Amino acid sequence: MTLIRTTASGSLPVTGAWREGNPLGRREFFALPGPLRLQGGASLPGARLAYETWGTLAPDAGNAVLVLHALTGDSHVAGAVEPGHPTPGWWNELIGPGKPLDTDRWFVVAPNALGGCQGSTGPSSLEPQGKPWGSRFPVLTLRDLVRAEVQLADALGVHRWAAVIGGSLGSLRALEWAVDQPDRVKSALLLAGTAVSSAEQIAWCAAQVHAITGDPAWHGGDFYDEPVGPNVGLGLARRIAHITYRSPAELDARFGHAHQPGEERYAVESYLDHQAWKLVRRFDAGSYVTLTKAMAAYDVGLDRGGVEAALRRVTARTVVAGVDSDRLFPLEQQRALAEGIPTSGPLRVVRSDHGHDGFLIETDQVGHLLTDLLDQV
Ligand SMILES: CC(=O)SCCNC(=O)CCNC(=O)[C@H](O)C(C)(C)COP(=O)(O)OP(=O)(O)OC[C@H]1O[C@@H](n2cnc3c(N)ncnc32)[C@H](O)[C@@H]1OP(=O)(O)O
Ligand SMILES: N[C@@H](CCO)C(=O)O
Repeated sequence: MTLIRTTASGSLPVTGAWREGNPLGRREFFALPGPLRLQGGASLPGARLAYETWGTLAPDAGNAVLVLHALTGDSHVAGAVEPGHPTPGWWNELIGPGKPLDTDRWFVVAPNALGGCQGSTGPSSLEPQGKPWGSRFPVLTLRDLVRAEVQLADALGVHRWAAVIGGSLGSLRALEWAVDQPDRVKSALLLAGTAVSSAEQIAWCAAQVHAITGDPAWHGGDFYDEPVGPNVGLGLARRIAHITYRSPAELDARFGHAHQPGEERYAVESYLDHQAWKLVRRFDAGSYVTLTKAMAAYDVGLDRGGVEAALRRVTARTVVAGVDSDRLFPLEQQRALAEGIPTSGPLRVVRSDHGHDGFLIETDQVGHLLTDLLDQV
């Protein structure tokens, strides 16, 4: 892929070109048996999902747990950085033998979202004629992502998940599972999510999408055969997003008004540059746009008689939780979920200074939520 190394003086193109979803690493692939009919009316042929599993599926398939990642996450919930996996497991502390999601007991499945770039079919993938999908990749909704995961569950022999668990975008997908497939979800953990994207969330998403599509290197989405991809735009999108992932108080406490030592940049600016550079190295701009638009468009009540009616369809025992300093997915959104889902307990609150990313960072507290959920399954 083409890399951008961000420095005090600007952005320097490095080498290479983004290529189809990574085939390496500890992951397996499920090829959908036929074209996926999409909510928008189009269909997606030749799609596949990359996924990872931990533990052993019980003979009655009753111990299967589905874990769903956030916007730029992937199937690598647990494990080290290794060839094919550019980031360590994003819930390393939570999944494994003796951990809250104990893989001696549970069979854990984590798919890379359809539309993503870590093994599942997305805009950077090759379409049946062998060219990158690029601008021809269809619009996806979160319902489409879940319908692909339903086919994966069928292929794995999992009729009913003991639990479906997700944070952020993963929470929206978990909710979609619980509403769309109520008979197939016994319990659910909805962490730092919402039933419907707010105007502000749509606005954040729109700004990020414009940052990418406004980059001249975007080429209308057909940049995969170009020497340089829209990395400046993707980096800008990540900077915007990352501000929303952390709390103002945390940023102030960590960086204040200080400059990065020896540089003209502010320390917080340097931090954002670093986060941008890290994402640009490992993520496809086309997937970022596809998944960000799907998140912005999310409304669980669409075609279901509204949000209240949709939430009433949930039969899974549900734990809804949020992070108290989250300004991107504020607690009011999770409170509305907890109040609207008939089988939910009261809202659980994760205490954190870190904002939205608290769902990734506060693993002790999230571990308690998982234990509470799974102890009663
Ligand atoms: C579900 C998923 O999304 S999984 C995908 C994995 N998640 C992500 O990649 C999301 C992006 N990353 C993050 O949001 C965060 O890094 C988390 C949530 C994973 C971890 O949060 P924290 O441990 O609090 O890390 P933090 O946000 O402080 O970032 C630390 C990095 O910033 C760097 N940094 C800190 N201050 C500065 C500074 N002034 N200038 C430049 N870099 C800085 C650190 O060196 C460190 O770099 P490294 O990650 O390359 O080692
Ligand atoms: N840090 C998370 C936040 C979005 O929920 C991500 O990049 O996916």
